[in-house]
Amino acid sequence: MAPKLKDPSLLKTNVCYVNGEWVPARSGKTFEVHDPSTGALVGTCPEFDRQDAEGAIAAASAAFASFRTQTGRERAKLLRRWYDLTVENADDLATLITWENGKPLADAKGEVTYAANFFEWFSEEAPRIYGDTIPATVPGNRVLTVREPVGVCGLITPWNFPAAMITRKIGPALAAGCTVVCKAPAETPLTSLALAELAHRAGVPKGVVNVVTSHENTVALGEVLTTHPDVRKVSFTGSTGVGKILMRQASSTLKILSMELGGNAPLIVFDDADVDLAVAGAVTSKFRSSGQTCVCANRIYVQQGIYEEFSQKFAAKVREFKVGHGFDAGVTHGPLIHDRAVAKVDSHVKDAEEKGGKVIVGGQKIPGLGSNFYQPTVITGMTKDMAIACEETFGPVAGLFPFATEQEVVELANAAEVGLAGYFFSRDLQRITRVAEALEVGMIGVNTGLISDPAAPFGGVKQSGFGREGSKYGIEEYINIKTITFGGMGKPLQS
Ligand SMILES: NC(=O)c1ccc[n+]([C@@H]2O[C@H](COP(=O)([O-])OP(=O)(O)OC[C@H]3O[C@@H](n4cnc5c(N)ncnc54)[C@H](O)[C@@H]3O)[C@@H](O)[C@H]2O)c1
Ligand SMILES: O=CCCC(=O)O
Repeated sequence: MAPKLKDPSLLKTNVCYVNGEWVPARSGKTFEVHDPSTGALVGTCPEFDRQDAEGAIAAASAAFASFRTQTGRERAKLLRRWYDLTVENADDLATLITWENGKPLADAKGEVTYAANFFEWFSEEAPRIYGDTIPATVPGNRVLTVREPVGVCGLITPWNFPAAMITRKIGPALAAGCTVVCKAPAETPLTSLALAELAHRAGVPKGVVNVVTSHENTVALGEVLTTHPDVRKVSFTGSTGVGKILMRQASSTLKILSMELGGNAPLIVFDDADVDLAVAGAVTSKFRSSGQTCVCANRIYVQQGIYEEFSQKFAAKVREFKVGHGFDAGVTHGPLIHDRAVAKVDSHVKDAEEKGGKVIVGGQKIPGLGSNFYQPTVITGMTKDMAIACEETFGPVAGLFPFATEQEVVELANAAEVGLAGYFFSRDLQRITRVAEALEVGMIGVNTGLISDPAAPFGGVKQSGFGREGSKYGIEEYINIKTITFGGMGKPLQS
């Protein structure tokens, strides 16, 4: 049975939000969105094409001329109203997230809070975009800077956090005075459209926020957003492979870029760690959203002295999970997003088994629940030649790698081409400092498996991309510094 929304008008099917209006695709074409738990139809959304996308860019361009002149305080009030409406409609937004993404309802509610907090955070940043006065080297000159919005921004986001990945971009963009065209993910567009409806109710001026959807035309829309001369910035969250394509395309008009890309997070447990704390942290980090977050631990390195104890305790916790439909009471872990994700997870498990790994929990699909379900899995005896060692699994598989020394494990951790998050557990302050400084990642959790916080800068190094979201730095991605030099200013006072 289809879930019910308290406010059914938040379910926007067959229309996108452009220039303050709800519009279908010019062609009238639509694509289907399916519940990953049951395969049932959730709704249909417009298949926007190039011309539709250009229309959204034109709307954002026209709106920029006046939106940029609003004061920071006015933009703060808009974001605050959008925040309040997001909180007021949290139950419905969470229902939409669970329906189209599959994550358990409690996790979906947590995501709505996380998502709303980016509106709140950036509403507080909007009135505080200060410039500088700079002592000039040229006599008689006076130099000051103003910080201006970069212009129209193209935003492209993934399905794994249908609300939070969008608000983490739109919040700072609007706070800075930019206007946006957001390309919602084909798997989870309905949450994005519900957020657009709340923007409308909050009084966001027409054209400032545009949300477009596509499935088959996604590559074409990506090309339009990355090459159109009126788009000044592209912010992308998704895989490293797609990030590279978008970066190449965006070079044609030298757009400003933010790239929040894939991870392959190491999680290290040293033998001086509090083992129970490490088990809890590793379980949280590894299995959040069934392993489908970019900061999920992907390689769990455990020092030899505690390997056995850690493995047993970790496996016991994983056996307590209840996998099922996100709306069902007591379910702790939902399905994967689609069959391609299941196939990848299964291939990583098989690869580890073939190379000598031992599956001590799970290791199988769960066809009885549905085609997208996979058992939470724990594998011991992992080695560095296995796929999980070098590739993001993005699923509920914990591979436990034994190691001997600090130097060895830091080298293993840093062997990845990507560097988004890393975690380690230790009680030795000197080791904590050494290892935190040595790991080549953008974010580190020390004695915790959960690092996401709107107040903390989020982003990676190496092939995990560049730029930071959230925090006091997030708004910088949407701002240009303009230098204004006044000449002939150093004249003596007139007598
Ligand atoms: N660093 C971060 O903050 C972060 C956050 C979430 C997910 N991710 C990464 O995202 C990946 C999982 O998401 P995914 O599989 O949906 O990634 P993906 O790169 O396939 O897709 C992400 C988004 O890009 C769109 N897209 C795909 N190809 C495109 C193209 N050629 N032009 C324009 N848009 C295109 C998709 O429709 C989707 O909206 C993982 O690698 C994960 O680590 C990173
Ligand atoms: O999947 C990536 C984002 C996860 C997060 O913000 O915690």
